[in-house]
Amino acid sequence: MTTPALAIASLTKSFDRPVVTDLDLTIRAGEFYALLGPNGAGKTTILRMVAGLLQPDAGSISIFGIDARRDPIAAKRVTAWVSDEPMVYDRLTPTEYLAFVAGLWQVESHAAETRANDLIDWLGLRPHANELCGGFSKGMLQKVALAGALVHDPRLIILDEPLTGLDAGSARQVKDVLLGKVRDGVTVIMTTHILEVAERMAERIGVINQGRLIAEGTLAELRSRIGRESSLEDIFLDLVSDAA
Ligand SMILES: Nc1ncnc2c1ncn2[C@@H]1O[C@H](COP(=O)(O)OP(=O)(O)OP(=O)(O)O)[C@@H](O)[C@H]1O
Repeated sequence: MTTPALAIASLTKSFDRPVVTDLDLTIRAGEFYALLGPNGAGKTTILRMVAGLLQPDAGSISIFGIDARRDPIAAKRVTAWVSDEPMVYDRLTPTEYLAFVAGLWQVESHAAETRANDLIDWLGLRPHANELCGGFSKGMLQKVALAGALVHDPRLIILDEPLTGLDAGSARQVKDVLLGKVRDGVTVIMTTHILEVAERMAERIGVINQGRLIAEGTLAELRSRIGRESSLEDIFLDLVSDAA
């Protein structure tokens, strides 16, 4: 069996109460995986632990076979993390920001420039490529942050609600970039509350409720679990209410 892109085992995290409980989750290399769940289910907490931003209480996280808790830098080198709160420097233009981030990752300058130019074009940022990010709307900042996360050519892209607040055109650009990456063999895992996005884009869907994985599979597999022809919305509400 090929090494999975992400293998989580017995992952556990509490704040003032348990938030992630004994979670096992495996994402295959090259897969597009959507993580769904009600507000407060623990999705962001899971992804922040995978991205190395939050220390788990227990459990293991392996990214392409790299133990992310033991060797976080090696894990981060192959991973992109795109938060739902984009952080981009106001006083840089997208071109400067991408060159800066590529420099942090020590990407060779010619490759960095080519990738930055591609991302700027794919995400429709060309007309603003040399304007200061400080004047950008939240949606534009989200796209710059996404470009920044992809400039080191990661093999695993982790996104928290990447489409929230984007207009239809920008959402299409982001979706096209992600689908293009998956076609190139990159693995994508993202949370979303837009069930139609999960339905259309994801190969497999995982449903988290109260810090546990309560269901997982292709849309057809999830449908067969509730035994009737249903939309993902029906399935989701059914699963979450069953588990409540
Ligand atoms: N740093 C923190 N300190 C204390 N509690 C936290 C912290 N981060 C998250 N939580 C709590 O953990 C729970 C899960 O939060 P999380 O953000 O992971 O959920 P989510 O599934 O991403 O929700 P949403 O869909 O609303 O974004 C919530 O009750 C939240 O208040």
